[in-house]
Amino acid sequence: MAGEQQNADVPADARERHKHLAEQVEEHRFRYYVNDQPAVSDAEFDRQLRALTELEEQYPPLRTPDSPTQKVAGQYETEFTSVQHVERMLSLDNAFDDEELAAWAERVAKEVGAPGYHFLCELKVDGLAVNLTYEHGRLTRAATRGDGRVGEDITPNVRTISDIPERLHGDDLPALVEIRGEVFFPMEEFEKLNARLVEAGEKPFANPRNAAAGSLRQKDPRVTATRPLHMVVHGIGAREGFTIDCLSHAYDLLRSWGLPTARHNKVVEGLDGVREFIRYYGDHRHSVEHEIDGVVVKLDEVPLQGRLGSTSRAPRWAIAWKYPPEEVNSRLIDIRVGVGRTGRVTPYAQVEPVTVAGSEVEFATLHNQDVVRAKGVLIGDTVVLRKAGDVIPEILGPVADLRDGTERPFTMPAECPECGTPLKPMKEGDIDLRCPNARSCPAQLRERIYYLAGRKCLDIENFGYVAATALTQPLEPSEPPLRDEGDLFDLTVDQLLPIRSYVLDPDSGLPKRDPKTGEEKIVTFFANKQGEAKKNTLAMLDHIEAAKQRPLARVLTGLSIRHVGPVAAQALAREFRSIERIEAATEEELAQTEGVGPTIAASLKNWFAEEWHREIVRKWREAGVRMEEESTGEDEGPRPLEGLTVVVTGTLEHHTRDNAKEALQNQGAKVTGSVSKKTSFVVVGDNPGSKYDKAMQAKVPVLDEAGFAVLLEQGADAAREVALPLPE
Ligand SMILES: NC(=O)c1ccc[n+]([C@@H]2O[C@H](COP(=O)([O-])OP(=O)(O)OC[C@H]3O[C@@H](n4cnc5c(N)ncnc54)[C@H](O)[C@@H]3O)[C@@H](O)[C@H]2O)c1
Ligand SMILES: [Zn+2]
Repeated sequence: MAGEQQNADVPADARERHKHLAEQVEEHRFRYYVNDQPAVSDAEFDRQLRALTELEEQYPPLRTPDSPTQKVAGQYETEFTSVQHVERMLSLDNAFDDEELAAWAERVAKEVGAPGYHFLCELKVDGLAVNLTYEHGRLTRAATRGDGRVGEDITPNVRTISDIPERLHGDDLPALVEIRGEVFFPMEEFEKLNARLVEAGEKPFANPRNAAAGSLRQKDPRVTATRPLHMVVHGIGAREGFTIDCLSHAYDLLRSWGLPTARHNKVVEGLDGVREFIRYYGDHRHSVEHEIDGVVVKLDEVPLQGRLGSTSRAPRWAIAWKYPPEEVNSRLIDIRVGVGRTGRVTPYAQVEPVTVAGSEVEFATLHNQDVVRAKGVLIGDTVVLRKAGDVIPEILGPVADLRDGTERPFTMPAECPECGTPLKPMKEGDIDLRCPNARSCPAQLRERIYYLAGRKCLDIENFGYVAATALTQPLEPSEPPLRDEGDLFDLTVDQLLPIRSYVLDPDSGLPKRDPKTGEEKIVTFFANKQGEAKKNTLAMLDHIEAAKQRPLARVLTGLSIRHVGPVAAQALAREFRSIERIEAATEEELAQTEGVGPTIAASLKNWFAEEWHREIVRKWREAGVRMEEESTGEDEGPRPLEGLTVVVTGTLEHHTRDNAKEALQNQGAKVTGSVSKKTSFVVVGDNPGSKYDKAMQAKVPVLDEAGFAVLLEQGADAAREVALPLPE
């Protein structure tokens, strides 16, 4: 009766909403855990679950034991045999902001009562939870989490994962131990898997997590064996025959048995240490070998964990801090092709605009027609879109289960979308197609001019994408002021004033529209309403004038010669000291230059063979553009790193690889790609890879980023002092 009484207090529309949300959440879970094909992103799922929780907070009678908020995932009928875990496998409560984290820490402090406890910070691995049962050191069973009590028996599949030992090594192995961890699928292998699946006419996976789950939950373990699955251990369940004081110590023990424990865990004393860990991995999220979606903070002392206990779905002694999601689902409206600076024609995806990682995304790169095919996406698909950090958004894969038959494959056009010239590969066997109309394809010219004015080249202020568009393909006048880059330095105010042009979106090359009227925006970019030059226009002309004095390497980079980026241009400028001498050099001479090589040498020769290219150089020279490196060999200033050979590897925080190289070369150091006995220093960033190990073997001094700064500022002797210690 009491229940009915309470139920009556819940308004009908809240009950209705609760029912609807609960059904949705259950359906999403089914798709996620059973089909490995979630229909919505994790962020959207979490939002629905949270809405449900909030509704239940408002109307507690709705929080019945069978509500999705009270359960771990769910138990479903599947093709696998059910197995019971000895100790329950729980989920985790989440903290989405600092307030929630602090509230959790406060509860812990209150329950524990005394100081002297520690927080164990771990990365939250984005994969699939598994439970491994070892009896007397032998793997006897492996299971999925299921509803936390009963999971699916996937023993034969798990036996195919090479990270997971069949037998533990060591003396004193316990009679029984349940090892909990996450199986994951490496991001860099993901594209290859989908390509293989598409090739075989099978459904591709939407993202690496689904690929991990789908690969592990195969009826035929031989299929699982072909998938590059890995595991990270992050917990212990039931155990017999040994006790543990701290979870962090237990991990050391598990590692000594041969289990793949995490490499990034850290024990800290207070909440500030936790915050630091969260901040650090927020910035270095992609330098870890697996995807992470957050940080798990645990009370390290096991007896104290017991004192805090668990709810029906999660331990009270742990909390998951979630990073902002990097994946969202959207609809792939179309696949278009864009034409780049060098004529390369690349397909890109147009999706329904969505917000991800803090910005609105409407376009994602697809590289080339083979990538489109390999990803297995069809126009009209619901797709998983990923935007990681500053990286260009990309499509991971389709949610193939949501197809209704109206989707259609992409075909690469045969002609340039901007000038109609038939596309062709640059050379036999190339995958990338190009528009061969380099000189007058409006798209190529626009992109080249934009690049030329940009940061890497002449760095001309007040000269952005709109200016590049207006100067190369105006609506009026019919003759554009720039037919190629040759006339850039001869532009006059009078030429600019009458120009009317579209405002193109740099990502897509499509005209931007007025949000109110929906019409394509047309601007007189250079003139004000009175038809006089805007202040910015005059400033732009001044900056163009000033740009004539840019160093040779920048001028050279701005010519958009294939393969001649800022680094090659530096090397060429240093070696030849003038455009004239570069043009006059033989292919062999060019190829012998440090940092140039045969590909670049051939490309330079091809470039100078074009009459209209030489014409650009001639016009620029006439306009007074600096075409020589002013200093000569004698007085080029100090080259304090002369004679050193340096290798740069891994990701540096404050330098791109290119500008680290440039900084070293400017001081006379030689920068090479591989470590040998002759290497003077190896500079390592995050994720250095094998070069780091090689450096250690060859006993070459290794510098971290701080050491690198010392090398640049104080020279080799000071840098040797701060090199990282070598192993004995
Ligand atoms: N997109 C969908 O339709 C859909 C449906 C269901 C669930 N999901 C997503 O799946 C997740 C499911 O939630 P959940 O209940 O598994 O909770 P959860 O993923 O938020 O947290 C619990 C899990 O985290 C894992 N984990 C990873 N690293 C860990 C570590 N270092 N220590 C301890 N545990 C670690 C464990 O497997 C544990 O079971 C959520 O991210 C949710 O968004 C998505
Ligand atoms: Zn073209």
